[in-house]
Amino acid sequence: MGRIITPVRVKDVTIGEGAPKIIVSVTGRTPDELRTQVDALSGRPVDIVEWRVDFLAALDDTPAVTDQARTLAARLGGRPLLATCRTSHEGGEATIEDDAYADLVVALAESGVVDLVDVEYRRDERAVERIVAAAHARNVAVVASNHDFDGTPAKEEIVSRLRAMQALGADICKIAVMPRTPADVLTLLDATRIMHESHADRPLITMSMGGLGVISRIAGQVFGSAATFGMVGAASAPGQVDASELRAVLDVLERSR
Ligand SMILES: O=C1C[C@@](O)(C(=O)O)C[C@@H](O)[C@@H]1O
Repeated sequence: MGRIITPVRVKDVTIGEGAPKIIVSVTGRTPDELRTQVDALSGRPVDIVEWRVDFLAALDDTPAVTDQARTLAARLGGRPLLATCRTSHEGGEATIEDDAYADLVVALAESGVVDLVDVEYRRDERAVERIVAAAHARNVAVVASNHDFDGTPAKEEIVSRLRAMQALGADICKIAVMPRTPADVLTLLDATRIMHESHADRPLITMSMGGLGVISRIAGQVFGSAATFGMVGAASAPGQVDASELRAVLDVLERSR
């Protein structure tokens, strides 16, 4: 059950239709590390590659960042590229003012080689609006995001954050929260179900992080999550499962639906 979802198509991948998509992050701090990580994805079940731009040493050199995006995109063998600058407010490496954050994400959206950009919807409202407008002007999909590494908010709060992302014009709404108890994992899953069944008209990506939350990464599609973050080598968040193992479990669940 669920409302009509407008799927998001990036290159050959349609998010929000069919089996959940696997996103794997690359987190290299140098061009060499990034190249090694991207090459390790070859032949692995990875639908979309997330570049965690915040791990890069020199974030203030925008042309160098967009050059790196170009180099990466060329090595992905046609897979879509999601560019994410995760700030320290949400568990990332980047300590960056909201204006500089918007400048960087807009430059990535306008680079012509990025298919999706992540936007932390709680950054300054004008910065967020600027990113959404620039991305959409270039046909780049916007993944609005929110992270809670300290705990799991109430169900109503999770739904309200996802609805706020939708209202901002995101194409995909994503939330990652940290469980302390099994009940917290159920809270995230039920919030996903409620959002999917009653409010969402676009794809959601939700996860409960850490070891307790792994069930949400492999079974999220049952409740309305359209994609899941897996890993090849290094994880970019606690609880990520190896992409090949993830694909096998996702396929079992998908076949039985
Ligand atoms: O937003 C997310 C989800 C994530 O935090 C996870 O829990 O898998 C991993 C991040 O790299 C990504 O940007």
